[in-house]
Amino acid sequence: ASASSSSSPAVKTAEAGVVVPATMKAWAYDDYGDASVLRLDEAVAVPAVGEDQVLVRVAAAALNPVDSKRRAGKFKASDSPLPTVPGYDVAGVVVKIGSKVKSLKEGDEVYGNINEKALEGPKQSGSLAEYTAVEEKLLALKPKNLDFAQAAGLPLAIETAHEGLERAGFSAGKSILVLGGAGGVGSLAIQLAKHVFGASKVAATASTPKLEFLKNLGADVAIDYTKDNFDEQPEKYDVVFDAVGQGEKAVKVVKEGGSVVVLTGAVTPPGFRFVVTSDGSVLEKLNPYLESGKVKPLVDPKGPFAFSQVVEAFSYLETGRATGKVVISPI
Ligand SMILES: NC(=O)C1=CN([C@@H]2O[C@H](COP(=O)(O)OP(=O)(O)OC[C@H]3O[C@@H](n4cnc5c(N)ncnc54)[C@H](OP(=O)(O)O)[C@@H]3O)[C@@H](O)[C@H]2O)C=CC1
Ligand SMILES: CC[C@H]1OC(C)=C(O)C1=O
Repeated sequence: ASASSSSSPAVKTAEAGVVVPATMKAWAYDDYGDASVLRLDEAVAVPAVGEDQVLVRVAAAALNPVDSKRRAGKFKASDSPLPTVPGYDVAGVVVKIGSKVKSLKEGDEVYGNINEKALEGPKQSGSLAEYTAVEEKLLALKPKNLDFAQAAGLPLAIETAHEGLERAGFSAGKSILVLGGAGGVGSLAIQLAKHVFGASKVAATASTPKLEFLKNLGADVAIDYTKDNFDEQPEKYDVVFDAVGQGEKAVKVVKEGGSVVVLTGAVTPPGFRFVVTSDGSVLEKLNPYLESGKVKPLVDPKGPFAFSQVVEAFSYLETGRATGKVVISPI
């Protein structure tokens, strides 16, 4: 994808590189609420670039449940001011760099999760826009074998999967049960556990139509939660990774001394919950697995959704049935 599109007035001039416009197209909301509060604004101010930030011409963005929860006002106490341009995940091209940027340069193709702490002051101007400003440390160079849509679907979900496995002390030879294996985070947790951390056994839950999908990701056992209750089976696991909100049941199937990592919902000891931290160095560490194809991005086949279809894309994500990631591309 080029650094500019027909909709973007950014133009390349010989002496000045890419000329960045003062305003851009972006999705925004002025009040908290459901997807109906979203509006496509034709003239939002292009965000200023801090000294440690780069300006990215957005080629693709991905949706996360945290976008919906934030828009519903669940985190308003620690949110940035309204109006909000939502979006955490971005893939695109660097068009401007701050004075203290060390390694990125204009023209670099990058991807990342633009909010270092997902719930603490997420950026007012997010990635569902033609441009977004991001700290260099939150970005990595996009794997060359992935297109922008595939790359945009990775950052927050793969950083969550990786951080959850690390915090759970997961390591080679251990067994894991992933609750919610077909979702954005779960589908990457299965792959990282199996192909990066060296799991001895990966089990995962999903509904009937998605069991083969789990196996193709690397799951040794696919549990159909519409027919079997994972917490009524004798098997115990070193780690249970809950991406559904079943922490109270999860603790029933963890081995003595094992870990239960919970992404959402109530936490029952020994379970623990964390909130993902964005970190470009994690993406850089995982890039070789993405470039080799050992770990694959999963874009929900209902997408990618056009930039004009963001409301429809959120409505689909909010059904709780997405397989892999809901991606918006091109932007
Ligand atoms: N704490 C943190 O830092 C983070 C928390 N989260 C939270 O984790 C949760 C998952 O996020 P994400 O993966 O992006 O969500 P998704 O919207 O991608 O999850 C959708 C998937 O969930 C599966 N699913 C729904 N219900 C069940 C169930 N009862 N058992 C098994 N699978 C089920 C669906 O499969 P099927 O159609 O087969 O039911 C579907 O494929 C969300 O609540 C999110 O807010 C996410 C990232 C970071
Ligand atoms: C309380 C966890 C919260 O943080 C993120 C990023 C989500 O998706 C959540 O539900």
